[in-house]
Amino acid sequence: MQTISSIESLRQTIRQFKQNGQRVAFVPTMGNLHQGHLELVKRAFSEADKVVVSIFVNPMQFGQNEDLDNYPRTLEADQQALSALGVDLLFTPTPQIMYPKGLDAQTFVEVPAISENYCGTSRPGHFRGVATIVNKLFNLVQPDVACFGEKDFQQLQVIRTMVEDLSMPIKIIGVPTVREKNGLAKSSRNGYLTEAQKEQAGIIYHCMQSAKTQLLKEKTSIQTVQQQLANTLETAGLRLDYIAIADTKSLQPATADNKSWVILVAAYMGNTRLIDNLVIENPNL
Ligand SMILES: Nc1ncnc2c1ncn2[C@@H]1O[C@H](COP(=O)(O)OP(=O)(O)OP(=O)(O)O)[C@@H](O)[C@H]1O
Ligand SMILES: CC(C)(CO)[C@@H](O)C(=O)[O-]
Ligand code: BAL
Repeated sequence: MQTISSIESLRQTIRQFKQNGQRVAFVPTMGNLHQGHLELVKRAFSEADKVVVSIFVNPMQFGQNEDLDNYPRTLEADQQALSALGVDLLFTPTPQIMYPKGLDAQTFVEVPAISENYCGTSRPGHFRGVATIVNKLFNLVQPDVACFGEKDFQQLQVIRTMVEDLSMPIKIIGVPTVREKNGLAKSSRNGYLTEAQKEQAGIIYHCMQSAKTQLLKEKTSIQTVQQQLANTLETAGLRLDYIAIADTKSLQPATADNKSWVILVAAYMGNTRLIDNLVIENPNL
């Protein structure tokens, strides 16, 4: 596996792939790789001839009081894991390479409506940072296909919307969330949790499943289910950021005529902010 940091070398290698008529699949990440990331890579291989992964802890998507400096950086282990899977090219730019003029002088991409609520409200500017860096990476890698995790559900919809609105010739694939045995969604930030907190945090998934059962079998109203979910999580020691049940496409509040809904949860376990979601097909449509 080739590891490249410069834009010039990246472009050169991508040109070679394209000249050979090879399809390129791309998996953007922030590193500290776990099984969730590796599933994205495996899916990428099923879609293309060459797989490119990027590792870049993108300063533009972090708020001022967030964990940019402490974000786990484990390049050597990441390289080993990607190389073992047969990844063709790993792109590891520095902030200076991606933002030579600094963040303030940078043109940005905004995907307003879908970015508005949930993580967009709690993390102002976050999705602008995500859309801008993913746009830049897409311009550099020119993938035919790109894989993103469903764990970051709103992010996935932001990217889908950007690709559609800006007519980018890229197929976006959402990959199901990989979980720990107790249901906790795998995430690099789980490394901030103690073993006891990890055990406790499994409740998020189990509560979302109960909420799904209530909605489908017991026909409890969306509002009541949402309230009960909030109460249970708070009783279990989580501090809620938001809980919502929304239309999967628009992310607007769920209504009876949506084809499918998504339960969206963001909650703090100690100082660690966890997000998760569960999609529910509307049985009446
Ligand atoms: N458990 C998971 N299952 C499937 N995909 C995942 C999982 N966790 C992360 N991903 C996906 O991997 C890609 C890179 O995510 P990122 O590097 O931010 O990892 P992360 O574990 O989500 O980290 P963080 O804790 O910072 O949110 C994203 O598309 C993300 O949705
Ligand atoms: C898509 C992404 C790599 C952009 O920095 C990041 O938001 C992530 O890892 O989910
Ligand atoms: N996985 C989403 C990246 C972030 O939280 O900044």
